[in-house]
Amino acid sequence: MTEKALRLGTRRSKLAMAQSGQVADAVSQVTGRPVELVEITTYGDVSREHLAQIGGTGVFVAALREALARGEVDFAVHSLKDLPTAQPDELVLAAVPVREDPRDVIVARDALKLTDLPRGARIGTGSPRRMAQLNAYARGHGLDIETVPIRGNVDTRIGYVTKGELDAVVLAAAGLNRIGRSDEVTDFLSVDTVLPAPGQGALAIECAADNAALIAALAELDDPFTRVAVTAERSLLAALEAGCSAPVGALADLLADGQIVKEMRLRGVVGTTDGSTMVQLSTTGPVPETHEAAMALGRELATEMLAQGAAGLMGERAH
Ligand SMILES: NCc1[nH]cc(CCC(=O)O)c1CC(=O)O
Repeated sequence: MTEKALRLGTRRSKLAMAQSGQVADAVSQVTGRPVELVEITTYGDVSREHLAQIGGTGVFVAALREALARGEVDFAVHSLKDLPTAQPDELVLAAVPVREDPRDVIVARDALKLTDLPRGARIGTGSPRRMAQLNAYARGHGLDIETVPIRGNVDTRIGYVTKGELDAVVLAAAGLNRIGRSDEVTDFLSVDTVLPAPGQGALAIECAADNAALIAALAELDDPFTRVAVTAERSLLAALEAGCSAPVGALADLLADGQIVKEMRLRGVVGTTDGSTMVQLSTTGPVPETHEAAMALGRELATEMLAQGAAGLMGERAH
């Protein structure tokens, strides 16, 4: 007798289908059950408005969560950076698998790197976080670039470059990796240049809080360090009271001495989209051993950033 398939709710985009397919295989392995993909269209997929204008937070996620809450699917896969920081009581993040490359990258014409771009080069990104940090970097390094607001899926965004409408676009390395297009990257941006979005490169597997059997099975796919790192990053974001379209970057990483993990560093940045004013801070300490300790680390860094004026830099929209 074959066991009943688990239903995985997913967005339809190429990226969502790729990452859901990868998670489906992993879940099938740990549960011994087949996994069936259930495609759900979200507001973020159909709206032509700029993401920052329609409010940002959660547009990609709401429809998936509704399908979960109604019991139409057993679990859902999200890009963690698209997930609002508020966790509904009836749902849990059952697993946060090992994070992929968290960096942002550039896909530019003629294999150009960021620092090779000619004067007046136009770089497309719909993300105030990327705009702010690229413009700040340009100011500090004598680069003359213009950030141009765009949105759309990966194909659309790379299309601006291949059609010659823009010199470069900014994308997440993880997304390109997952759809097998990392060979189109022309420059991997150091996280010292552009700090990624909180949770970037990580996935979240979410299911109903009362589904104890599935929660226990999915726990096998959880990576405790990725979990603690993204918890701290998202706590910082929440404490800054900023959504996923706010100009906030955050990254927690491990500082190791050889093989021995010593400490965790949490970095955060917020700035105006023109890059003229930035608040960038970091804190380093023992790797948090509990969810609450990871949350506290994010809150503490946020408090310091707010004391340096972070709140005043976040009111803006993409343009
Ligand atoms: N905002 C869209 C989005 N959400 C997740 C990813 C892929 C990377 C990831 O999983 O963090 C992307 C594309 C991008 O930013 O280039």
